[in-house]
Amino acid sequence: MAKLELRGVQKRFRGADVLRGLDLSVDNGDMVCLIGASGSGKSTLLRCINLLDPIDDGEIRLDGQDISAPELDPQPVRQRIGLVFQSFNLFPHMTAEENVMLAPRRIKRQGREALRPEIAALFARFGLDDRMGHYPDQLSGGQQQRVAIIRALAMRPEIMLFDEITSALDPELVGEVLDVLRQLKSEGMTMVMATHEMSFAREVADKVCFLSDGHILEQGPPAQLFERPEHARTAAFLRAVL
Ligand SMILES: Nc1ncnc2c1ncn2[C@@H]1O[C@H](COP(=O)(O)OP(=O)(O)OP(=O)(O)O)[C@@H](O)[C@H]1O
Repeated sequence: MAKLELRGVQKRFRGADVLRGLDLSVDNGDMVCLIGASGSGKSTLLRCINLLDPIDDGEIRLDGQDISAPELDPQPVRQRIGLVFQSFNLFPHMTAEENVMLAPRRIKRQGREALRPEIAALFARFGLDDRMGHYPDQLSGGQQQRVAIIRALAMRPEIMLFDEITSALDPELVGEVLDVLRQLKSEGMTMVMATHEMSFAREVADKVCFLSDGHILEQGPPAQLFERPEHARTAAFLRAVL
């Protein structure tokens, strides 16, 4: 578990400003939900935190360490930060268990047999112990997404990032994936999630962050942002996003 701090984070793509100086703190064990229209910069922000894209200015600190420093090797830092995408990206020719084992085996050089108990415990923790030997096309979309989350957890990340992970799912499968996030929250995982699931954000998030055109328009506890009638700006923002 870890604390994440962004200060003045800027990102440009070919001269176009996509993140325009973002300040954001995510406390240890907190869940922060990023909400914004398509193109507002949610995915870019998550990719920058995960060091998939280098930032152009500002800094990103993980437990006080500046992980955005250009001289830093991103690979070991990236292992501390799990990222789950909308598309599950499981390898179709591998079972769920093999998909989950792949990164620890390759990157952490752990052996299959040594890994097995820990991986089995992860599948059991999220109610998928009877699906470990299944191939992705034998699993529902919700189950595949839960396997993708387990795959990220197998690297024992200190913080988890989620990019619209329920957007590609049939509505009846969204709940089981959100339940995994509720469980992680109760276990103290630090999380940042781009989402359109407003009721989930309202219920579970410690902080909601409204992104608009690379700016943070508002941020704060959901009770403050969603419920207070004086937040007319919030109402206008949500009307535009939803
Ligand atoms: N690799 C890239 N090269 C050039 N422009 C990019 C790149 N990635 C993102 N952008 C641009 O940055 C802006 C923000 O995109 P981003 O995907 O972060 O938004 P988003 O809020 O996640 O949107 P969505 O909800 O549609 O995923 C968009 O204008 C997009 O075209």
